[in-house]
Amino acid sequence: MQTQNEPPILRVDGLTKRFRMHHLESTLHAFENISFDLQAGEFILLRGHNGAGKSTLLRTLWRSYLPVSGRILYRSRSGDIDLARAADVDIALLRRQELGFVTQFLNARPRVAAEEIVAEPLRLAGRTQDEAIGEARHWLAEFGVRPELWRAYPSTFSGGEQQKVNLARALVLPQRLLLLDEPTASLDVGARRALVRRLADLKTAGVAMIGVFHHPGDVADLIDREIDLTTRPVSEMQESEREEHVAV
Ligand SMILES: Nc1ncnc2c1ncn2[C@@H]1O[C@H](COP(=O)(O)OP(=O)(O)OP(=O)(O)O)[C@@H](O)[C@H]1O
Repeated sequence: MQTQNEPPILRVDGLTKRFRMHHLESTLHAFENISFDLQAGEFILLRGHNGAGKSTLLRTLWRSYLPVSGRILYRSRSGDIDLARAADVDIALLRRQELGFVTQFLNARPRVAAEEIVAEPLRLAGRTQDEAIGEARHWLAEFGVRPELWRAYPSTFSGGEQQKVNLARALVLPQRLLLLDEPTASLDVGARRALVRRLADLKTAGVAMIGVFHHPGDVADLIDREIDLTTRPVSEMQESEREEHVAV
């Protein structure tokens, strides 16, 4: 991890997200007034009960959602940018070159082979087709995708196999900031270990990470800090909710 004297790669300041439920004429508070810094090479674990706003926070940082208020100052290679207000074209460029979002859901184009899906970011980064396919196969093997599947279309893959292709694509290049939304959900033990090894290497290389984990124990050695999005005091929760909160 780099020294705390360096400016953070991400500064979240007073971030608030609410959803307007038009059909109910009501507003749902996802999270209120969140502030934190994230340094290069730092790993933050997000915690909180179901519905606390963990996925919504990650999607807001990724700019799938716009916040009601607050700033998301990201220190990009070409200068500071507020991800909450940046133009869509700048967000698209950052997503290609600096930001990564890892989920359990595959977001692949139909009729594109698994190895092509993983090779694409490498080609965009300047590798030749042969180099990109070679590296893509290496990562597919690392995450446990069988060679028979490398040239097949992932739309017919099992849920876990699709997720492995997703992980390989998302982690094939060291982005500067990784958002991780339950990346281990539905992975077998071997793939979970491969993922943790890759995250450890990326962290050593200075990649900043923030995420939610189904099994936080998997990444216990990587965690620098935890942020708990639970807004209500535990004493106000129902008994079942309280147990779940404590167990998360
Ligand atoms: N697009 C949306 N429209 C309306 N409400 C939403 C939307 N997305 C999320 N919410 C609501 O925001 C709240 C936070 O949801 P979120 O998925 O961020 O929780 P979470 O902490 O990730 O929960 P879990 O641990 O169950 O995955 C929930 O009450 C959810 O119903």
